[in-house]
Amino acid sequence: MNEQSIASARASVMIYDDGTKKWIPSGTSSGLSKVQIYQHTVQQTFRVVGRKLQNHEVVINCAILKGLKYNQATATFHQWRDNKHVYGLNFSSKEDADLFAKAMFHSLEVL
Ligand SMILES: CC(=O)N[C@@H](Cc1ccccc1Cl)C(=O)N1CCC[C@]12C=C[C@@H]1CC[C@@H](C(=O)N3CC[C@@H]4C=C[C@H]5[C@H](C)C[C@@H](C(=O)O)N5C(=O)[C@H]43)N1C2=O
Repeated sequence: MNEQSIASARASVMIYDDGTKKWIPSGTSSGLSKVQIYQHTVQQTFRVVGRKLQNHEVVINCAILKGLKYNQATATFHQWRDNKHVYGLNFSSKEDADLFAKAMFHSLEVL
């Protein structure tokens, strides 16, 4: 396993629906997920992986690409875009949000 987790936080993973202009839960139901940032030790790449606490469904698996703009919209709601989606993480606590953001900004520094 050449990927190591550099952050783990509790958040509900949301996707923005451009059509309805609403945030909808990613995956088959709403609820908290364990959201981790994995660092690939050899390739020096990073990705966000989130699994539902309840059934381990993978609800996010997206690369952190150089230049990603990570927006801390509120103390517990952070968001970013890729060419397909807008992702939102609704953290269960400010501590989780801060921990995750710290690791995200670290990843963006080393990329
Ligand atoms: C240039 C650009 O892309 N800019 C993006 C943001 C961005 C900036 C820089 C880099 C990347 C990105 Cl991604 C943007 O502005 N985007 C991305 C799509 C949507 C949005 C556009 C308009 C609305 C207006 C309001 C706000 C919104 O959505 N907010 C505010 C906080 C608030 C917190 C929680 C969630 C809650 C889970 C449910 C719901 C609730 O509170 O009911 N809700 C919200 O309402 C949440 N918007 C956005 O974020």
